[in-house]
Amino acid sequence: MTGWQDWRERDAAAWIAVPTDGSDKYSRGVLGVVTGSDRYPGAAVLGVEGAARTGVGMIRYLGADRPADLVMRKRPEIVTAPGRVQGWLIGSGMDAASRPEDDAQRLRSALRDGTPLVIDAGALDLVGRASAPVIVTPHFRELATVLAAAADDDSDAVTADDIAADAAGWAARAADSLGVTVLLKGHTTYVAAPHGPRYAVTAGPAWLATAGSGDVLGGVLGALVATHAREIDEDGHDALAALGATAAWVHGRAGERASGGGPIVALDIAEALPGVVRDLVRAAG
Ligand SMILES: NC(=O)C1=CN([C@@H]2O[C@H](COP(=O)(O)OP(=O)(O)OC[C@H]3O[C@@H](n4cnc5c(N)ncnc54)[C@H](OP(=O)(O)O)[C@@H]3O)[C@@H](O)[C@H]2O)[C@@H](O)CC1
Ligand SMILES: Nc1ncnc2c1ncn2[C@@H]1O[C@H](COP(=O)(O)OP(=O)(O)O)[C@@H](O)[C@H]1O
Repeated sequence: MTGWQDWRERDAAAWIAVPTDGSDKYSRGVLGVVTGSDRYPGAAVLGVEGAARTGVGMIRYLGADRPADLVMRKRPEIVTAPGRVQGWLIGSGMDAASRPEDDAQRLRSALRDGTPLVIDAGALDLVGRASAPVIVTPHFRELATVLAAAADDDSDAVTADDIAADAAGWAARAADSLGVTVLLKGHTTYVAAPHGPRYAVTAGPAWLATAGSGDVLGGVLGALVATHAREIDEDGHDALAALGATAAWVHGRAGERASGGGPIVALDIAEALPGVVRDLVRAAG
């Protein structure tokens, strides 16, 4: 496998935004979140928790009522009033095949906002509709679905098994053909910018293969994107790829820290995030 750089602690340490004496919640960065549904309300809680524990000035949760209630019960710090944001996380815990009109409207607003987006799970069908740079976070089946939708005809279709057999290659091909940065999840997570950098991240134990783990990763990445608006503005997909690799590294290490060799649930990963970020800040200092 050539052209792939292993993403390590020192690389990740350069992509943590540390607040200064002059910071306030807005200057640190605000993340807008449209995730969760009646069917999967927990994904909204997990993504918000991942973002909050990674560090961000504020989170505006702007999804449906049921997930919003659960998000607020878990974390009263979250704001449900609309307003300006520096990045979006959309799609975790949503289902493109059964999207209520209210959700379609919420997603359209985010896509037209002009700020960078993390697009996950049930919003991946909207990948071509964004007015700002996008990073997508599919697993193998989700990437197969996205590529099938973009293919000219059925003979071009790629299956999840094809992707599993050559995850690095498909991450790179998808980034180049879709024009978005692709973070393809797995034991090794591959992050590819369109015709740009390629990073491989192997940072966490297989215990991370648990329901909701990817929803937490979406939150980690959302927080990193919202706190690096200037870098994304200047370097576009190069910055998004570095942020994606950092998110996968931080998520993997949080899984390792939470696990200690035993089983974990997704919220354990979120709860281990501040310690991982603290160690990275120390490593950078
Ligand atoms: N707490 C929450 O709110 C959580 C919410 N989540 C949210 O859920 C949404 C859907 O995401 P996903 O990745 O689970 O769905 P998807 O890509 O459609 O895959 C379905 C495929 O799996 C297969 N399959 C199913 N059961 C199987 C079995 N027992 N053994 C083997 N295979 C089995 C099934 O195969 P089939 O049964 O059809 O043969 C089909 O191919 C997404 O929005 C995500 O964010 C999750 O993050 C979890 C926590
Ligand atoms: N075998 C594994 N080893 C390490 N990490 C894994 C493994 N399998 C999955 N993961 C990680 O766990 C997360 C699973 O995400 P995802 O498939 O979206 O699950 P969910 O939809 O339940 O949240 C990803 O971050 C992925 O990289």
